[in-house]
Amino acid sequence: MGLFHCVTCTRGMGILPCVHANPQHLSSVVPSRFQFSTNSHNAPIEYHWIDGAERLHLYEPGGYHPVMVNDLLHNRYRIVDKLGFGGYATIWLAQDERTKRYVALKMGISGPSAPRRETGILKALHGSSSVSQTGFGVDARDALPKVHDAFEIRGPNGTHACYTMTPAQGNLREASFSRLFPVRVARALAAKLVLAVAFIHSRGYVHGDLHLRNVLVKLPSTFEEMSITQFQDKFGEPETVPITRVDGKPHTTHVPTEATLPLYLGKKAQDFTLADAHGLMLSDFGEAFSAATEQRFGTDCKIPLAKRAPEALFEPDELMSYPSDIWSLGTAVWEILGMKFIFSESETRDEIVAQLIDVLGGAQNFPQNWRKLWERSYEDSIDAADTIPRKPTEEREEWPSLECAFEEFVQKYRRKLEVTGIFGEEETWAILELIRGMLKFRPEERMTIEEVLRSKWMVDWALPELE
Ligand SMILES: Nc1ncnc2c1ncn2[C@@H]1O[C@H](COP(=O)(O)OP(=O)(O)OP(=O)(O)O)[C@@H](O)[C@H]1O
Repeated sequence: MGLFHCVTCTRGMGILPCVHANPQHLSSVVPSRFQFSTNSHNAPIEYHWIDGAERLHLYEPGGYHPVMVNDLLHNRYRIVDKLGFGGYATIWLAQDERTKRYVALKMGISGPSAPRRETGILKALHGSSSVSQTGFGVDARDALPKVHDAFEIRGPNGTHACYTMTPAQGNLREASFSRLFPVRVARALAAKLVLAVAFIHSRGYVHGDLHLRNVLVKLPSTFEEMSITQFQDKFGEPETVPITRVDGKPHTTHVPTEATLPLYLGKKAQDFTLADAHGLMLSDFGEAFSAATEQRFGTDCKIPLAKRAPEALFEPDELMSYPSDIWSLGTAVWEILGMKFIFSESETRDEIVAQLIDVLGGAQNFPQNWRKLWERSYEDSIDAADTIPRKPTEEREEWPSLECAFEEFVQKYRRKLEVTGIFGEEETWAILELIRGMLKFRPEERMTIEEVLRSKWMVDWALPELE
């Protein structure tokens, strides 16, 4: 029996992600202005669905650039395979024909897309003065992607901002699919992620999109030594699927003839080592902003709902700042420890708010004005489908408390899979204390990143794993 005897759990939580051949970030990937590609008569073009590929209707003016394996971009980068995609970009593994080194090439949708902003922010962060201000003897800048080259590509869908960076193994969410990181690795990953965020905050930036799909792990240096043939012997040929139109008509130039499915270069969570954790890299600065000079409102927040700070839901017209990162970081740390979501991704807004209240003991802590908004009647909310959901707290099943969830959904699985190890009693209390501090409903009551760094769990368990 573990630390906590759960008598109140009425249902499971921490639903596993849906199974895709190549699971990608699907919940927030589609900018709302995209529906379908259009032909010359402006009728939508539909394509047959390809599991694991990006949304093909985004191959239209204003959207993705059509890229295929073997293409040579910018007279320099030979496309080897695909690494991933989001709503704003496709990411490719390419070989730099000048240096013979591998790079990850991020190519934005056309127009004012994320890569253009990202390169500016990343350069500012890397350019800032010599030592990390986070202390702990770690230069946290190495946990941020370094921009090697930035350029534009013009194509049938417009002009696309691109940049190259070091390729990584893939994101932590993919690594974790139904697996667990060994205890020491989980501590080190959490510590390195906190240090990366501390560095960004110390330089005046909010990341704005913290979740495990944006947390990558560097590849070992031996990767660089492989030729493309050796690479394909080890990881296989690129997996491509012909793209076909539902109406059977031929392709336009806006869309590639084949979709390339993303390749996961990484290992399974249980095979991660402390060296992997040292190589953690926080990526995707497309939503990042300077807290002092830029305004970002709750309504602008694009982070998946289950990771989104509650003020963005309940006070969408208020400015977001560092505390919203702390909330998302709290959910990410939880996920690293147990590889389960603390708040389930597959639920409605309504149900997610119910979870926040139950898991965090909202009866006392949930702000009264938010509760009023949340519990308003169905009639009141029907015209405001996209604002705060309706639903009274009574007459619903309750989600388990934080302590109970940790026992049921983190420790229990760790005990089952003995190889990964479990967290001891004292450490568990320290973890829960930290998570509670990071997940305070009110942003002004939430821990700052300095307080997170000084918390008992960070000082006694997590940071020492990085030494
Ligand atoms: N340097 C890299 N090395 C390996 N894979 C990468 C790299 N950068 C990104 N990826 C992969 O591509 C995916 C999408 O990248 P990214 O989040 O930067 O795209 P995006 O369009 O900005 O996403 P979003 O829709 O979340 O804004 C990541 O989750 C990761 O799996």
